[in-house]
Amino acid sequence: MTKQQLFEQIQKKRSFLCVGLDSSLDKIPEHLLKYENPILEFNKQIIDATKDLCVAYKPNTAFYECYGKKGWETLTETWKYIPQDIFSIADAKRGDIGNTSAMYAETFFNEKSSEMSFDSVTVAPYMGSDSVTPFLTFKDKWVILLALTSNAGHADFQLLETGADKLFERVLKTSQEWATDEQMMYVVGATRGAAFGDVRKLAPNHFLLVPGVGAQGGDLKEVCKYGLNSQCGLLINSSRGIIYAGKGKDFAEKAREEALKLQQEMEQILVKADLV
Ligand SMILES: O=C(O)c1cc(=O)[nH]c(=O)n1[C@@H]1O[C@H](COP(=O)(O)O)[C@@H](O)[C@H]1O
Repeated sequence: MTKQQLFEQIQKKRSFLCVGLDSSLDKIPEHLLKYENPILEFNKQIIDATKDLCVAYKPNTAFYECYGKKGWETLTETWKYIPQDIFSIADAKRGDIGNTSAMYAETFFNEKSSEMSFDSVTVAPYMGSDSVTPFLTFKDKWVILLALTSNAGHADFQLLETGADKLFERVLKTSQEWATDEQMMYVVGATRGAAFGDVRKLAPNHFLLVPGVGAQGGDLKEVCKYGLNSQCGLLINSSRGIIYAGKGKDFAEKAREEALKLQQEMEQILVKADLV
């Protein structure tokens, strides 16, 4: 999917919501356990209930890989179930020496070999250019590079002074030599609200994937105050806050209610910013 196509979806749906499919057997409603593949059934019902309210889905691969062969099959079938016009994110946080990254890119982007072709994959920048560039050889596919993450541990490395700037700022600057804003997005945690101004100074036109709204307590309004750009430029992710909003048979309706609340907030923000 291109940047323009993503923006068009945002305008059409009046939403920049990404629903995180961090689905695990110990958290999904009990009545689903009778299905042959309970997590797939859960994901399908969540997707059916939210697909008109969001523009992206983000399965975090850890929640699938932990179930071995069956988990990988669930990830593949979940990708197949995500409607084509919704941006799909393999949240795999990969990155390795070049030839290994090339195989990771095949895994998530080459449908012929892996039966999956996500629009994007999350990548850690720590190993540098050759660990990231193999993901950029696929047309209309995206790298979502970790910049300033939502977790407490972000301060251990990302805020270190490198001389002229902090490490996450160096990531934002240097990685722009590898790809344009048509192929690269950045992860900036919603819990880092105050830093969005600094991020936008360095990456004014990039889309930012923003996790941390909902269960981690990030503030949507604060993020949008500094994070919004002329093509919206934000994908706001909520995983647990949406998918586990209900614990019973009405879990999909409850998920929809939570997604709707966020979508309505986003609509107001888009209208106010004159983007729809
Ligand atoms: O790359 C990510 O998606 C990510 C980066 C980050 O800085 N913080 C973060 O929480 N995430 C992911 O975003 C999701 C957040 O889930 P909830 O806290 O349940 O909404 C999880 O899949 C995390 O792995």
